[in-house]
Amino acid sequence: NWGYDAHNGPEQWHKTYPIASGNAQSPIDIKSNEAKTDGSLKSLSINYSPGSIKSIVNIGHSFHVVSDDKENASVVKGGPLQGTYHLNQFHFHWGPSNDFGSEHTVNGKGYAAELHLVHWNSDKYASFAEATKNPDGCAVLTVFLEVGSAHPGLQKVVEALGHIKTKDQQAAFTNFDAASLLPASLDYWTYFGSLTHPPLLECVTWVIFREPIKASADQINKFRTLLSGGEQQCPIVKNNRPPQPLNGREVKASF
Ligand SMILES: NS(=O)(=O)c1ccc(-n2ccn(-c3ccc(F)cc3F)c2=O)cc1
Ligand SMILES: [Zn+2]
Repeated sequence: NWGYDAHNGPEQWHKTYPIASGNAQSPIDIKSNEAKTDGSLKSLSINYSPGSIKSIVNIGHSFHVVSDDKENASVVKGGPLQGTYHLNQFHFHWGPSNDFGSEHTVNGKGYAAELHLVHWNSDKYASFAEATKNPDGCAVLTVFLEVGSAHPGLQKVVEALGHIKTKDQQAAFTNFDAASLLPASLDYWTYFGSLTHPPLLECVTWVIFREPIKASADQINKFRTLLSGGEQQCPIVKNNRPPQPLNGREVKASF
């Protein structure tokens, strides 16, 4: 099965998922001076309801905080998006050390980790699965994490990791305000791309906030205490795909 090691990592994925060599793959390196400021980009409207956050699960190469988008939904609209996108889950990407663990980079600079808030267009599509088959199906809001003072909101997520040490373990995780993980400024870059690991579908409008949030080294180190396998029990030391070719895609800036 695919992973992030030399034998099953990003360089091998194209053998099983040919779209890995597609022309709209993610992540990318954002060259800020080539991003075009687009005055027509609306501001983002993010409405997260703590009541929609339900559980946290170890998925083997990462962990997901799962949102149940039935009743009091957590939604994003505006910005580059047409329609309302519901929060499906959020997760992080990290590396073996805190000096580089993000997926997207900015002018070649990597961050310690990267938060992905994954949404799908439930106005147009009946399920997340169906949404992933369409270019306007998904939207991922992305926040960079840099090492600094501990993040109070993140601390609740970090403490929950103790209950999901091994693959497929899940625990209740409720009443969490995902908005607490957003930076003060909502200035963002946006471009069209893909899921950053298999099935790598090209269905994502990426929204990447320019301002990182700060987390302590300890908090980020706790990500690496998660174990990836049933029997082999090795820690999840990295789960970040390197930047992919832009292939002429335009990156727009809201600022
Ligand atoms: N890192 S990321 O770009 O935010 C990202 C990467 C991969 C996924 N992902 C993995 C499996 N799926 C998935 C799950 C159910 C389904 F029906 C279709 C999918 F693509 C998915 O959306 C979701 C998000
Ligand atoms: Zn991700």
